[in-house]
Amino acid sequence: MALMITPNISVGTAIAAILLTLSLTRLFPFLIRLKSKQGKEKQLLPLPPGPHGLPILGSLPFLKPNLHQYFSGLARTYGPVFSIRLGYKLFVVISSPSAAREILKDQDAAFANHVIPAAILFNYKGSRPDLLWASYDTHWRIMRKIVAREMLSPASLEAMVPIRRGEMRRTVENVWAKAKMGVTVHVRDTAFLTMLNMATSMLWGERAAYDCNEKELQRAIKELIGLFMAPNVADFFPVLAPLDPQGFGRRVNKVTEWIIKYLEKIVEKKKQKMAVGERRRDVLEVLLDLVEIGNPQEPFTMDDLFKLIMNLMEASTNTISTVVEWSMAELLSDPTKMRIAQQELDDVIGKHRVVEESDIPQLHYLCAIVKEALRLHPPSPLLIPHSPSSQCVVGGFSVPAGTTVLVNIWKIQRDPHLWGEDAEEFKPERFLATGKEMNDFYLRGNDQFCYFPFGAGRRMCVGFALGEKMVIYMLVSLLHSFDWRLPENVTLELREKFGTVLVMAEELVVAPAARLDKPELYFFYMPFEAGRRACAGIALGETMVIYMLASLLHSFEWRLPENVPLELREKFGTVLRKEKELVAVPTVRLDKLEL
Ligand code: HEM
Repeated sequence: MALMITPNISVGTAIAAILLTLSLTRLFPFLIRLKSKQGKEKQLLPLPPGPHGLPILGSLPFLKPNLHQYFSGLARTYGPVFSIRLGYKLFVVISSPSAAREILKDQDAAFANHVIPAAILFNYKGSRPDLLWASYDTHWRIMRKIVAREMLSPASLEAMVPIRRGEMRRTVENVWAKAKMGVTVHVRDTAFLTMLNMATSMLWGERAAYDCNEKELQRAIKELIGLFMAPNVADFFPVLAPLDPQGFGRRVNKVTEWIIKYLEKIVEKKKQKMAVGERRRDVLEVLLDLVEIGNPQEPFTMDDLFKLIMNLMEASTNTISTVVEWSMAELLSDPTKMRIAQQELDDVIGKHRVVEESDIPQLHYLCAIVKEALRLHPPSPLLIPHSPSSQCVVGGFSVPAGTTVLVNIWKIQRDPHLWGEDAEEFKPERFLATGKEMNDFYLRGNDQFCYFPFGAGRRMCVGFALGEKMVIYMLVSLLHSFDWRLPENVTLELREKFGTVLVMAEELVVAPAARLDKPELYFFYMPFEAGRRACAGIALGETMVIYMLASLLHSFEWRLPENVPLELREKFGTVLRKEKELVAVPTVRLDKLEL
């Protein structure tokens, strides 16, 4: 998740839109009134230092595309708490652990509001914001509690292991098919679709692919998230927001409508099943029950339900896929680290079985790789923008109510004073150095505010346990099952591109080669397949197998012929058979001959 300022803003477009709209509005008197109000607040304590910028536009024309790096440069000039005016909005950027602690721990409640992008705000029109953008209030608490309890509690996550396993095995199988055909794999996209299908399966028990073209849903989610970040003049001149001068609000509306239509079909199907008593206690059922109950203390409507589901799909897919991609890219750039990682997999798991989530605690080096990727390439380098609900003091400076506060974790997590001279290097070993349980370092780092890729405090990522686990699970599954190399004549570039999440500027495309001994390790347990293309004869097939087996076991005792050892070896083919046909000797076991 990230910020909705405009890194790629075209200055010409911005200025043209601003001037055009300025002439249409009564902006100037408003600016003057606001300025004198903020002037009074400033008298108490100085604002943090920062660049002066131009009248009206502030520093907007000077922004650089990689905003996190640009702000890191400004922090070197103006210090770890600096202010910058972008259009008519005041931003304060935090770049030190002590200032981050003031915001996310000491004054956590005051800073617990997120700033809603204008394109999202445009669509609320009286409805309540979703979990991601809600102010720190009762509604936010209710939504967060529902998610934490129904989907992300340790018990729920444990119960959904088979769902995630099935999805991961399906991805491995798809990659295997590509390996056999010599086709390359887009790592970010592959991880995105895996997570999307995991999310929908956890939410309502079905893969996204069964109810629509999963790629269409992926496109819609990506577009929606991209619009949070689009260079929207209305974010810097809030007075323009109701006009939606660049149409971003209307585009958000269109994509949201498309996703809600898709979700409505899912809900309809689910309601029909629930009506005939077919229940599986998945998240959607629980949410529908909450809507039905209509608890006045904890109101939860269909609108809240759709927004919550969208939040969870948006928040999980983009972040996780990005970290999987960065981790893989860092390993490809250093063959020694790749060898150590795969050796750990062979030592802990071997090549005779597949990786399970339960193996993760034994995979110390691989966990360290993911933690290091999250340190160097946090998906939300500036967190989601926070905003104080009242005038606050940070680092001895005044931060007026309503200021947009960005915490530059990208800079903090690369600070040589905290991480040593090699802070810019990808060195997973630093997360093993403590010699304690691997999670200790994370917790310590979080407490000292030198490492917090999931944020901290009340608005800390609600899905961090699932997020971290899924990145590791996807990475280890891909590294255990395949060797990876770059396609011929492709050089690896580790350049970053700031956006809704911090992605690789060049998408990572790699060629896989199977590395496990047995082909059957590339299939997953779903003997009849699921969804629309499921075997049409599931019921008959299963019943006949049971009927035949039961009849044979009921009527006869069975033994192997003399001197014939039993061998359970498999033979791969159109059907996975026993390599040697089973030949057994029956003995009658029923009393009456006529039976
Ligand atoms: C590697 C994976 C992930 C990373 C790095 C990550 C990071 C973050 C960050 C930095 C924030 C904002 C914190 C702040 O405002 O200070 C956040 C918020 C959030 N994340 Fe995650 N996230 C990840 C995965 C997930 C997953 C898997 C889910 C859900 C299934 C999720 C759901 C959310 C939600 C709902 C919020 C908003 C919480 C609120 O405002 O109260 N995230 N995440």
